Amino acid sequence: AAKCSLTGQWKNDLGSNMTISAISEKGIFLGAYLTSVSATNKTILTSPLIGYQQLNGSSTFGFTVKWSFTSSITVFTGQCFIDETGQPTLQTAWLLRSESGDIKDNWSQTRVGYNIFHKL
Ligand SMILES: CC(=O)N1C(=O)N[C@@H]2[C@H](CCCCC(=O)O)SC[C@@H]21
Repeated sequence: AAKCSLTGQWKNDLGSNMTISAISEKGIFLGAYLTSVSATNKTILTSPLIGYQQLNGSSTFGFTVKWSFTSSITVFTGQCFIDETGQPTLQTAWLLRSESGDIKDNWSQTRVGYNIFHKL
């Protein structure tokens, strides 16, 4: 598939939205993530993200979201594709790490999932 840039506004099927800035010459980007769902009952707020995209013609990336309304962190990794209909698509996998009050609960504090984003 043709490579595609992460810059711009994206949404996923959960209704979450993210905006990604210009990619620096080192492949670094910043952005903001507004999740539509949460594993907590906290009021959801926009959260900052930072990441890298490979620039050598490939479009693999990774980024971290530091949730502003709870003490968890999510890391995303994936690739940007132009799909068969010509639509830019982010195929991602993610890990959501929740903060554990007790090391005995550590085993249950990492959720994993997969998700596809399309350009808004
Ligand atoms: C793309 C995707 O699947 N997700 C999405 O858009 N929102 C949820 C999670 C939101 C976590 C909020 C903070 C918390 O509940 O601790 S990160 C993975 C998942």
